[in-house]
Amino acid sequence: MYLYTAQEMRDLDRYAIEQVGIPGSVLMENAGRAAAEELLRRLPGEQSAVVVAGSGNNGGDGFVIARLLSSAGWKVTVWMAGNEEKMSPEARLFHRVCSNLDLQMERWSSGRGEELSESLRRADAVVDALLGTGVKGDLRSPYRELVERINQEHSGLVLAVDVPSGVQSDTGAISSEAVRADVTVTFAGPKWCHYLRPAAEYAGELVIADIGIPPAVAGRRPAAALLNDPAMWGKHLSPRSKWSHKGSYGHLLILGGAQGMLGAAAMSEAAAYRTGAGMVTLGVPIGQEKVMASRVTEALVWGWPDRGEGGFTAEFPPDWEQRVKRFQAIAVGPGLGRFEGEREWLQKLLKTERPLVLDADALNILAEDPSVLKGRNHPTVVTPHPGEMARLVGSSVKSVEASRQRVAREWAEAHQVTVVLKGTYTIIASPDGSQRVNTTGSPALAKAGSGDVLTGILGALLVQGIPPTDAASAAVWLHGEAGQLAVKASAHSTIATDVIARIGDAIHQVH
Ligand SMILES: NC(=O)C1=CN([C@@H]2O[C@H](COP(=O)(O)OP(=O)(O)OC[C@H]3O[C@@H](n4cnc5c(N)ncnc54)[C@H](O)[C@@H]3O)[C@@H](O)[C@H]2O)[C@H](O)CC1
Ligand SMILES: [K+]
Repeated sequence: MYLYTAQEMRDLDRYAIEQVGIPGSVLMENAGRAAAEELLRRLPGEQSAVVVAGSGNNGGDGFVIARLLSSAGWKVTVWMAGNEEKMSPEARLFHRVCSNLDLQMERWSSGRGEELSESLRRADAVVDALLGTGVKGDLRSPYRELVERINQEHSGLVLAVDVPSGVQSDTGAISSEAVRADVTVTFAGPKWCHYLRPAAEYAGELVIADIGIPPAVAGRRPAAALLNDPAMWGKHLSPRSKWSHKGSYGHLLILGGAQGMLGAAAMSEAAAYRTGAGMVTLGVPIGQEKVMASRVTEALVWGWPDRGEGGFTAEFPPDWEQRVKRFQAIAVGPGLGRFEGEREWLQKLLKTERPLVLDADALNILAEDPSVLKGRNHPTVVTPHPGEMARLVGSSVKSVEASRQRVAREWAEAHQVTVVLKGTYTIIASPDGSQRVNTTGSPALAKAGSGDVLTGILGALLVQGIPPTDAASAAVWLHGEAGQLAVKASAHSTIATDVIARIGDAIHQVH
């Protein structure tokens, strides 16, 4: 399913109306009906609602909702704001219908604050149809006051039409105030703000409603971003062939597991095997070799030059050039640590003609000089959390989080890598500028070891020959799904090894 910017949605809307010939009023009727049905489902029986409608098409949807709720026996009051003169023909049409049906229509003016508040306090539900994707800039008067009154005075159910009024559709930013909704019904496809903070926290539960734009029509005006879905990459995870052997599923090299961080590499290794890698070799500083070998069961352990305290050095093993050919991908970072000569070390690694996953300290090393990626012409996937992303772009976590979508896309394009920007709703950005947003996951994953598990899953998918964007999308989805499945009584107690144990069940959901 596409994930839209406001402009992409407008383009599709216009295309559906002007080129395909679906009347705009039909789309508006369908949108309003979907939202009204959601309310009727949630609040059975005869209820009361206040519909706060702006003068754009979001308000037009509000008029449809008002009419349908009234037909269902609800007591409905519409409060209108904005410039009526500017209404689109569709919004005007449904406004007229409401007037003709003698619905209670009130026009907002600054002296009527107490009346509106009273109305909001009495209603069982409020429909926020003030502003949708057409919002531009800070909330202007009187919308700000209306939004504040909805938030302060109403204690029942708040349904936002398309987006909570006051949020910026493309960035998820809120400049002054936004409606705090319990449920948001969005039309034709989700918008970026539904997955970006702070807006996503204001939207409540998200319902995506079909408003009658056929999928084939949507496909002719595709958005640049998609919601991550197994339908895109599930084909790569088909059941294993009866005639296969371990060599059929690739050999992953994981570099990490330095002193004090052995567990990180071991978890990546376990996750990689659980995701179907044929073989995994752990490359660890030689001082760690014995203890690692006694800890893991299925993996091969390869001792790397050690500075004497279980840490990597700038050197590579003497047989590196021959041995590297055996691996189909390399994951670098889980428990890697920092060390002298690390930049040259990473630079040499980037020369290998194998797909690479860079995580954790590999990203911190890369952040010193991301230009070392120049000239690399094999797939590279970086998996930063917001802190690592901030170091990569040389800014703060706050500014990364305020523009996750743009930061991930620009960095992926500029450095020709796949960026997996982690977080609730991880973003997968490809070198070609396209993006996918993941919706599986659980707060259980907010714990040490989660990133190592993701790296192992991703490495395993790459060694099985899955192209980088699909591998990253599948890895993030499986990781989130396994995280959800791993929660037993409480997400508090779920640990990374529990997540590893559920990777198989997550894969099973895809088959
Ligand atoms: N997706 C679809 O195909 C359909 C969507 N529908 C609904 O239409 C809105 C978008 O409608 P649009 O008329 O473009 O914009 P809005 O109603 O969101 O707002 C325009 C309105 O608001 C004023 N305004 C803009 N910015 C501000 C501000 N910062 N402060 C105050 N006022 C502002 C502006 O002057 C205009 O008057 C979409 O969200 C859906 O709900 C269709 O109904 C069905 C098809
Ligand atoms: K709205």
